[in-house]
Amino acid sequence: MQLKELAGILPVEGTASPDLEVTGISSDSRTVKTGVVFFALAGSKADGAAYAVDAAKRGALAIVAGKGSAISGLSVPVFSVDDPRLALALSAARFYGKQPQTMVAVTGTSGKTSVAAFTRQIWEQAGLAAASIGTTGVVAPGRNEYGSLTTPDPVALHLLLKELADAGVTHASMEASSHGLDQRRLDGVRLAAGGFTNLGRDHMDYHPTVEDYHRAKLRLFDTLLPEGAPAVIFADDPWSEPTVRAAKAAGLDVLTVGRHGEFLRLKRVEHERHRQRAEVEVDSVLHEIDLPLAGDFQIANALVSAGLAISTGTPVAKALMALEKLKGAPGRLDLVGTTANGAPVYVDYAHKPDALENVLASVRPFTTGRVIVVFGCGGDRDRGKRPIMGEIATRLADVVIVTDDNPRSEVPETIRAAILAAAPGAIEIGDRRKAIHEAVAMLHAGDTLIVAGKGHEEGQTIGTETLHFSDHEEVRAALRERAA
Ligand SMILES: CC(=O)N[C@H]1[C@@H](OP(=O)(O)OP(=O)(O)OC[C@H]2O[C@@H](n3ccc(=O)[nH]c3=O)[C@H](O)[C@@H]2O)O[C@H](CO)[C@@H](O)[C@@H]1O[C@H](C)C(=O)N[C@@H](C)C(=O)N[C@H](CCC(=O)O)C(=O)O
Ligand SMILES: Nc1ncnc2c1ncn2[C@@H]1O[C@H](COP(=O)(O)OP(=O)(O)OP(=O)(O)O)[C@@H](O)[C@H]1O
Ligand SMILES: N[C@H](CCC[C@H](N)C(=O)O)C(=O)O
Ligand SMILES: [Mg+2]
Repeated sequence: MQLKELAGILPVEGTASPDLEVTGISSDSRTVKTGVVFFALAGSKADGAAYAVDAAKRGALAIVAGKGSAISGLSVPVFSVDDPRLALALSAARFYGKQPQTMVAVTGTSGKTSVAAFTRQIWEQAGLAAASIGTTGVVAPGRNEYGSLTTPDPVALHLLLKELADAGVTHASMEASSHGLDQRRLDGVRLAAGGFTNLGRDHMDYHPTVEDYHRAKLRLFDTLLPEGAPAVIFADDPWSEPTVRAAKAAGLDVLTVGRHGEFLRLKRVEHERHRQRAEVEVDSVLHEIDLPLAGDFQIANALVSAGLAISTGTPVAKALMALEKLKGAPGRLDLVGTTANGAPVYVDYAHKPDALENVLASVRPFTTGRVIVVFGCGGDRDRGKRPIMGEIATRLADVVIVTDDNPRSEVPETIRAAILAAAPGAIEIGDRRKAIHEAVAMLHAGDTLIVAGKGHEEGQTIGTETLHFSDHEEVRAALRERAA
């Protein structure tokens, strides 16, 4: 691509050499090579402008920076723009060019990974070449890769979308995190539809208020989706109403799902331990669905997913039938094993208050004995959620074991103490392995154990080191040990 092809995004008009070949797009000077356009972003830790000289030395073709940034004295052109992150996302989209034809994005505090995975599965069952992109990585035909961010940065994202499109993927679902939306990571994606699950407390270390957090999520509806596009909104959340209002104001085709839903109306649910039967009304026709997943919240996720698939062209009957074969996303109320006396052990990714509340409430009706929970909180993340989660665990579980999650740079004892302050009677076992083993050893017939917080994760970050750690592996080892 030539530099002049970035016209409309960058003020390239009047550039000395508009025909120069752009070989790449980057916001990290360390990856710049000859011909790359470098975007200097003001970040949370560093200011990219400080690396402009470095980028130029490495062969950058041009530098893009925010208006008023103090970059001067470079021999390469410097373009000033109002919003460098937006310019980065649009440039990456134009540079890589191709995207799967039908792309949908889902936002919300909880359920994004599940909805992205379910939507892909519905499409797969409808015979389409489909992919999903999110916290657990990328899943596509012949591809299953672990990822690090929920919403990848725009350069990685558009390279990925091009690869998927080149490989014949026509449908892709992706998670839109509030960081991703706020940082314009999705602005270059051609979205056909958007989904909303719910809103609760999260990322209060990044967003000053919950309203600010909601506003970031609303960018999906009021800025990114084209007018008239379907917005599939879960109707039974306290934040459903303001989300519906914003989507309507943006001229979207609002489709609500859930008990209060008008598009897919949930009429009745019958829960069993590992599955649930739901009656869903669509266009005055009642459909019986046998959902092979545990947890009330999975019905919400399944309905949002079906709504996204239906609104982008999958026939209603096909989409609803596909729900009967859904597989849960890894580490989401994932039944890892059962003790000889029949007590189930689940691994779940609940690492925020609402998720923990939902997951503990979901298993209660099927637990004749005690609900036991093992959990902690990650370091270098929202500190305010720690006592809230301590209170929830104490209220909803019979035995609470407070352990370490990913302490990162924080002192693990301090994190545990903040949870324990609101969890009288809880047992403290810092070593996560030991905590899991002791919890499994405690299980009597009728009990249920939930190991929460890390879900699919395969490492534990202590300080700057990430050591291999898997809740799944530890649960299996503890179950074997108990059986021996
Ligand atoms: C707080 C945050 O979101 N940070 C993201 C942000 O980084 P930043 O812009 O703040 O980076 P910075 O370190 O301050 O550096 C500023 C700029 O200088 C550049 N730089 C820096 C050093 C150098 O030598 N040369 C250079 O050019 C950097 O590349 C960057 O462009 O933009 C980067 C590129 O898109 C992201 O990789 C990075 O995510 C970090 C790794 C992160 O941990 N993010 C988490 C919090 C996150 O985004 N999570 C969400 C939600 C998770 C969920 O709940 O589901 C997600 O979508 O994953
Ligand atoms: N619709 C929902 N409502 C409430 N809680 C949910 C819902 N869906 C999932 N959860 C809970 O949240 C956890 C994370 O689910 P999931 O990974 O699908 O959400 P997410 O939005 O992608 O989360 P993250 O932002 O952490 O990636 C689950 O393990 C479960 O405990
Ligand atoms: N995407 C989230 C995941 C948190 C998972 C939890 N295990 C923790 O480490 O806090 C984050 O990075 O904040
Ligand atoms: Mg996720």
